[in-house]
Amino acid sequence: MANADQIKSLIKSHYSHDENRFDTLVKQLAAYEARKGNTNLAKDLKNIADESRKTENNIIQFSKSNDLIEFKEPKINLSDMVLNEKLSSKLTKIINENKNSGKLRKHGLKPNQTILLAGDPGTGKTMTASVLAKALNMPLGIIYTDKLTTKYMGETTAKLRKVFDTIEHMNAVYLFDEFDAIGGERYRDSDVGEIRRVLNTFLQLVENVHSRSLILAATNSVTSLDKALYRRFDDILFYDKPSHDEIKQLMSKRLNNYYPEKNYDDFVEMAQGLSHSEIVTACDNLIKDCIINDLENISKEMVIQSLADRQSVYHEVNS
Ligand SMILES: Nc1ncnc2c1ncn2[C@@H]1O[C@H](COP(=O)(O)OP(=O)(O)OP(=O)(O)O)[C@@H](O)[C@H]1O
Repeated sequence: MANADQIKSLIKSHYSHDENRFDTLVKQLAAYEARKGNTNLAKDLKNIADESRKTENNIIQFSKSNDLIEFKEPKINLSDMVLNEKLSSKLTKIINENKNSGKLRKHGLKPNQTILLAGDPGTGKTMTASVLAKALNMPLGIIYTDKLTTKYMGETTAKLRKVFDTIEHMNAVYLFDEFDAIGGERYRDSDVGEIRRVLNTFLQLVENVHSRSLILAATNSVTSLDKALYRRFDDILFYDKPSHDEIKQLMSKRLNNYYPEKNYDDFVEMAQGLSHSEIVTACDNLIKDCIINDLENISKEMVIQSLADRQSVYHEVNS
């Protein structure tokens, strides 16, 4: 049978939620029992581990979306994003910390798991959630925060508790989209009444999560958030519209071989003020034109026209 040290290590890895370590220990135990001639026990241990891994993979593949959380399979890599140096290194750090959560927990530390994502629409907040989920091999669960809120007393907090129950029991990266719906300061004293209680419930629940799940909250305006929120998150990531250099990177990544001239300097001014999403849309529109009209490639004039179109849409929407 397993010796005292093996049992203690297993228990420790269970309580520190270090599933990789737990998995390794079970395998070591099976090998140990096999060496001692307990082949049946060794086989049983191996089967249990294999079955559990299968179940975990199934959970990832088939995590059932419900009316509160929409589960998605994350498909985006960090290298797919165009990010400034600061954001890129912060994301790398979050990924590394969470990959090494077991190591950190052994030293009484925990990885940064609650992150506020703040910035203009279309600058990569949802994409970030997907990147983190993929890098950490977890499903992505999106919570549309405005859908949580109802006018009935107690109903929103009850829904929130349900969401956090899932967060606790199923490891995933959870994104509270449009977080202002419960975190916004403007609701503080308003008739929406319950919102304050909802926010307090959120703050309590978020502090009591012990799973490996990451909790992200996205907002378009960090200044509209209740100040109590800032210190409750482990980190805040700020998303800006793309810089000159990022505009060029975005366009070159997207247009790639469709634009053989490959010089994007002349477009920087024209794309200024547009979000990443709008620039990507301008590029995608060009590629679609190219495909539909059987064009060999995209001309400079076409790029200028497409960016001008996006600028006029942007001004229409924001005027
Ligand atoms: N940093 C980025 N790098 C590359 N592409 C980006 C980036 N940000 C946004 N995009 C493009 O824009 C699309 C929309 O981005 P995303 O949904 O992540 O924005 P968001 O910040 O979550 O917006 P919203 O606040 O409106 O929800 C992405 O699918 C991608 O095509």
